[in-house]
Parts: sequence; C-alpha cells; structure tokens
Amino acid sequence: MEMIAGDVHAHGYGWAGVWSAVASLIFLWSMVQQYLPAQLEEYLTALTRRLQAAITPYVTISIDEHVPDSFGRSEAYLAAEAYLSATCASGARRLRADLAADSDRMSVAVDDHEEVVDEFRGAKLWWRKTKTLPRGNVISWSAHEEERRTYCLTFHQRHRGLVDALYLPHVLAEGRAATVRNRQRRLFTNNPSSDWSGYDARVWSHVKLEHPSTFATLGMDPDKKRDIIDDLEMFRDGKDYYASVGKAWKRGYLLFGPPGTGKSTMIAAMAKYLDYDVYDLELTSVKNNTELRRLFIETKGKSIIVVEDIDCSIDLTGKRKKKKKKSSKKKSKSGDKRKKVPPAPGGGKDEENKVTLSGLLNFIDGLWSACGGERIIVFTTNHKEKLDPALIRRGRMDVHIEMSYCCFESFKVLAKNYLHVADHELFHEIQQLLGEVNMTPADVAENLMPKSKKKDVDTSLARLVKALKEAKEEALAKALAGAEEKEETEDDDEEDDTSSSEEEENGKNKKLYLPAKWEE
Ligand SMILES: Nc1ncnc2c1ncn2[C@@H]1O[C@H](COP(=O)(O)OP(=O)(O)OP(=O)(O)O)[C@@H](O)[C@H]1O
Ligand SMILES: [Mg+2]
Repeated sequence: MEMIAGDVHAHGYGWAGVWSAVASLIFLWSMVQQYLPAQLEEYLTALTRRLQAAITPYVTISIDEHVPDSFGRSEAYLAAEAYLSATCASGARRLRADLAADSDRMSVAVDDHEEVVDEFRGAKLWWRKTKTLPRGNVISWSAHEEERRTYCLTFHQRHRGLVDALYLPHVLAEGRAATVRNRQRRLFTNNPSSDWSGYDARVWSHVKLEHPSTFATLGMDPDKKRDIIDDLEMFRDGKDYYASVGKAWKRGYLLFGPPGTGKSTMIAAMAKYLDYDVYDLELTSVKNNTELRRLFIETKGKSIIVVEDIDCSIDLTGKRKKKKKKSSKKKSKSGDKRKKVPPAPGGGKDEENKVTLSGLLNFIDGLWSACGGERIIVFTTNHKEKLDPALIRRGRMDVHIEMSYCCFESFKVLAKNYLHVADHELFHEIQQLLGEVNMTPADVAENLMPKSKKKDVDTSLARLVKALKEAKEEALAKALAGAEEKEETEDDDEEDDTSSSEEEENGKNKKLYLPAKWEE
C-alpha cells in the first residue's frame, strides 16, 4: 500500500466551529489554488500543514488514486474504495453509482468530498474523499491527470500504532475480498506476441465469462462429483495449509476422456463454483518458453489456467507439433481434433521458436509459478496414454479425472435439466441400454433436447431410446465385421504386427458406440 503520512488537522467533537472554518478555508483555498504560481502554492501548502500539526492531535493518511510510474489506479486506493463501499457507505449521504467494467452490477462508492466514519477496536476513524481539480493552464493528456482523487483517513495520534499494524492491513484485506466478491468473472485468451508491445500492449485479452454450466447441471457420477467439489473446496480454503506444508498454493487437474464427455463443461463449472477467472492458454500460438513464462507471470490469482487438448499442442520430445499434412485432415474428420500449428515465422528458425516439455513443466511447477498463488492448472486430453508421464505425475497434475460415457446417473441429471423429469416409464429401458452402449453425454443431451417449443417428454425420451438401439445395432454389426476380419488376417499373415496394431488404434477410435460388455 502506498501511503503518504503526515497531514495533520483539527478534528472531532467540540471543534465544530473550527471545522466549519477549516471547511470554508479549504473551499477558498481550492479557488485560490487555480490562480497561484506552483512554487507559491507548494510553500503555502507546507505552511498550512505545519500549522495544523502544531494545533491538533489528529493524523491524516492520504491514499492517492494514481501513483507515479503506474498506468492504472493504485491498488491501495481501489482497496480503500471497495472497503468503504462494503462497510461504511450506508453512513454516507452522497454516493456515486457506476457500472464497473465487464459487469452488469452497479457499484456504489462514496461521493467526492463526502465523509464517513468507521470504528475499529474502539478507535474512531474518519474517511473523506477529496478531489483536486485540474489547474486551469495545464493541458492534460490522460484522463487521470485531469482530476486527482484521494482518500484521507484521519484518526487520533494515540491510535497510530493500531492503524499501522492492524487497521490498514484490515482495510486492504477486506477491500480485496469485496473486490473479488463484486467482480465479474472473465475468460482470458493469449494474444500473439506481435501484440505484446506498443501503446496498447496486452498479453491477454478478455471477455465476460458467461458459461451457464454448473456442477448441478453437469451429468456425472454423483460420488465422483462430490469428491471433485470437496477437493476444490479444500484447495480454495487451504491457503494456510499449503503454507504450513511448504507447497505453492496451486493444484493441477487432468481431465481426460473421449470428445463430448464434458471436459470443457467441467472447467466452466469449476470456475463458477470457485468464482475464478479462466485463462484459456492456446499453446500453439506461444513461440517459446520465455513467452510462456511471461504469459504465466501476467495471470492473476484466483484463476484457472487451461490448456485444452494438451497432446495436440506439444509432443513427447518437447517440440511443438508441426503442421500435419493430409493425414491430419483425415483424423480431424473422424473427430480427433488436431490443432493447426501456425508455421514458425522465419521458416527455418523452428529450433529457436519452440515451447519445450521442460518449459511446460516449469510453467506448472517452476519457482516462479508460486508467484501470487491460488491458481488451478487444468489440462484436457482425449488421449491420456499419449502424454509424457513426467507431465502428468502427481504433484504436477494432482488430480486425474476421467470423463466417460453417459451412465444412468448422468442421464438422470441431463433428463432433469433438459426435460424436468425425475422419473418416467422409459427410464428402465434407457438404464439397460446405457449399460450396453457407449454414448457420450453430448449425444444423449442432443437427443433429449426438445425439437419444438412444446416440450414433449415422451417424444424426447423415445428419440433417445431409438438412438441408443441404433447405436447398439451399429456396434454389434461393427463388432461382428471386426471379428471376421481379424480371423481372416490372422489366417493370412500372423507376422504383420504393425498393420494389426494400426487397426487396433482405429478400432479404439471407432469404439464410441461399442457395447461395454463386448469391449474385451
Ligand atoms: N457430463 C456432461 N454433463 C452435461 N452436459 C454435457 C456433459 N458432457 C457433454 N455435455 C454437453 O455436450 C456439449 C459438449 O461437451 P464438452 O465441450 O464439455 O465436451 P468435451 O469433453 O470438452 O469435448 P472435447 O474433447 O471435444 O473438447 C456441452 O455443450 C454440453 O452441453
Ligand atoms: Mg472440450
């Protein structure tokens, strides 16, 4: 907190006359100020302060809105403002309402020249918000040079120790907490490094995070869901615990499973539950480890840093994957998402332009990853087996969560969300079919979604039953065809290991609707 201590002026009960005289003087002073040369003004201000110090036992600490060498508003000022709005604004007669950036909520703060009183451990403290108008002959280039606002905290000098040691830290902590409570959650994405310099340099861009997903709407096994929520709560409230065991206050989650099983949905639910921001890190547009570090340093606490499809962003040797040619097109058609890596600028300089595995490991648990704390790192993948064990070992990715095909419990959550039904005569059949067929929650949800404004539960559930039966037949046909083909190949050429392993791999990708009982 940037504090400028030293103003001392008369204050308190029984001083009403003096106070109103001082108020008139201040008013006159601000009028006169505009026409005074700067040196004379400086001299008169210093003289007034010395006079005040001689006659009153009151101390004033001022907190300026803007501090030198900083573009934004001072953190101390913002904390004081949030603290006063949350705790003492009700005592003020004049307030100022404003729509905070990226927020739908009006925030109310004490208005200029308004005074509020606070009490802390028996000490009385007066807060006054002052505004200095611009000097008439100065042309200002930025908005904050035009008007300078300051919070002045006045108290008796016998409370000096209390204010320094306890009250100011209390204001800072409460103010920060109130800011977090009022803030709008944001979704950040990293800008290409070509945008990182210049007047409007920004490493991350953001939009409002408005994803409607919550843990209540997320279809998954209730026990597993409870475990995840408990783990998140332990993390959120575990600042002291992490400090006591000497661990940086961060936690890694690996979400793995086939496409459409709710990995991204789960991240949105986590952010909502914890009220954290989300940083969606697009690794393929990060040129090297230095850029990766810079991106991390520019994230704030209380956030979830997400790298989606981690296996497509970096390969096991640590180099970023190069653009695939024809084969990648084929794969993306079959649902296996391969992100296209933009060609490295300068063509042949690929070696210098790379994010390596060690860079990524540093990103997760390097020394500087502890800066600020309270960060969750989430990796998602469709292929856990492709990831380097070093990347996903406990301590880096502390919790591994498998998002799997829709089970009956997940279906019940989806049915409640989409159709508002908790039970139905078709539920039994659906339960049986879900035991036999692998269908993603995304597909189940699509079938449940009413196709007209008139929500017809029977039609939606019947559509799902039909889709499940079709999937079962399709899987059966595929399994039979696969078995026949396998027999033929075994007869023809028993030694051709490579082609059979390729087929196995393809078979895995097609497993989407394979009945669970035939998996072996
Ligand atoms: N478990 C689930 N509960 C509720 N809805 C789900 C669930 N899984 C998927 N959905 C629905 O399916 C859609 C796709 O899910 P989502 O994007 O979370 O899948 P994903 O696992 O991230 O897939 P990908 O691997 O392709 O990124 C979501 O918009 C959501 O409506
Ligand atoms: Mg996803």
